[in-house]
Amino acid sequence: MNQNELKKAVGVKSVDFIESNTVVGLGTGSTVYYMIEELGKRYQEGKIKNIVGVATSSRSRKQAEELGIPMKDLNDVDHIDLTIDGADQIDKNFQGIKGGGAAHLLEKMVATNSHKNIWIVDQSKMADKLGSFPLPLEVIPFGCEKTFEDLKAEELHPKFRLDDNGSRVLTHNKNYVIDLSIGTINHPHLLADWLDHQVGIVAHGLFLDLVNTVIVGYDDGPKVIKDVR
Ligand SMILES: O=C[C@H](O)[C@H](O)[C@H](O)COP(=O)(O)O
Repeated sequence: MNQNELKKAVGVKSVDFIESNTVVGLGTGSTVYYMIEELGKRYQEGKIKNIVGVATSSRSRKQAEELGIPMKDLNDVDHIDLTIDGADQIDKNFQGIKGGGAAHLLEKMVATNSHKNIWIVDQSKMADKLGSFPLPLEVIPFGCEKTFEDLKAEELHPKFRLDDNGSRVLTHNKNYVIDLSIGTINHPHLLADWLDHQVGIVAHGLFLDLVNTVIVGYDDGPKVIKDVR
């Protein structure tokens, strides 16, 4: 199977975990695309009824709305039952890096407001330790050069993320993305704690102690790793 087929297989499989009469967080990315597509199909067929979606990006919201899935903002729901999202890297303790698509701030807000979180990934995302995937940050433009210099001084190898035209990528909230090429992250909690305390950084892509179930796409089919926490 090629990578897209693996992504599709886990996306479709994950919809088995969505029950009728629930509020569902919809992640962002090329793997989640297949999940939303399948959810829309089952919703239209009446196999899953009475759900409300909460999106983590305008892309996911648009896709879900086009499929007729009722959507609400995070502010307008009192809880989220389950969020299904992709990830950029997952280590052996089921800690993750997210934000390859610059959606990590909204994704983290939706994930932390969810009773349960499922991540769907193809096999290439699984690693012993985090870090070979650069760690995304969302930084506010005000004073961002100072933030950048601070990160450089800490030897975190920051780089502003640029689009195809060479302009700085803007997030949903019109902030910049800085990617850190740190190499192996031996102490993700210590790093997350330090990043959480830097004033100009709105969010980082370390998603620690958040996921409950991981679905990994292998050539012989999706493997569900349940209740990891
Ligand atoms: O900002 C984007 C998100 O964190 C995505 O969930 C992550 O990048 C995985 O995306 P994909 O499934 O496209 O690899």
